[in-house]
Amino acid sequence: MAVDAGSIPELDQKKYDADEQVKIICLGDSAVGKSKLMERFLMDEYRPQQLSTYALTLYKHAATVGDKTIAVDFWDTAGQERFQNMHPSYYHKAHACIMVFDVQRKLTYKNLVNWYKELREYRPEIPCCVVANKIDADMKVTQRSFNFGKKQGLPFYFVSAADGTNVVKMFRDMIKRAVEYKQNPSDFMDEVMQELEKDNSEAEEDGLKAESPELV
Ligand SMILES: Nc1nc2c(ncn2[C@@H]2O[C@H](COP(=O)(O)OP(=O)(O)OP(=O)(O)O)[C@@H](O)[C@H]2O)c(=O)[nH]1
Ligand SMILES: [Mg+2]
Repeated sequence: MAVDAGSIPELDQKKYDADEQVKIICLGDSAVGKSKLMERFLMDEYRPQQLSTYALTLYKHAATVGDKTIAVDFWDTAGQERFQNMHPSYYHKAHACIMVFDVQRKLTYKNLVNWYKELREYRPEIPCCVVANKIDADMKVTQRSFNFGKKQGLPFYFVSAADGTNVVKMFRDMIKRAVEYKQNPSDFMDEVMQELEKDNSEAEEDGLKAESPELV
């Protein structure tokens, strides 16, 4: 379900029942199909009209990974015709990133390098993948190799939001990787945050005040 970024309280309730909550962001130029991919995954629907995302849309989704319920926040923002910096809050606390290009527009592939560079400035370690969208328009592209991301070991998916090819697989893989990352962050700041959260809840259990400022 799509909601405005200013959250609606009852939708947030889900996260309290969930075992884990993760945030997944989507990057890529305008019109590569970021929003259509999310619609395909979340609602199994695809309406071909072109409506560029305005500002930010937040999609809430409950996923099952193993025997756990995971509350997933998908963040979808407007890509731009030309690369422009994204607001830092978009990256803040993200656990995984889906980078999309359009197989019919070479420039959207070339621009991945800019998106990736910015992502790594904010989130050096989160799982990320490269997604080649719109393969329904030209199946032959699936025989070509797209090397961006290989060096960094990023998984690559050929997908189509229009006919659904590989969409569920890609999203499910990324949800799983986001959860794994959250449980074992390799990012130093994330580890610090997690330790602090743990200390706070242990202190609360011990009847200590959570806001106790001492860090031993
Ligand atoms: N043939 C084909 N067209 C697609 C596919 N996915 C998206 N499109 C079309 O591409 C256009 C842009 O799709 P969006 O999902 O709105 O693109 P976006 O990346 O969210 O764009 P911004 O919100 O502007 O950043 C729409 O007209 C879609 O119908 C696909 O898999 N195949
Ligand atoms: Mg969009």
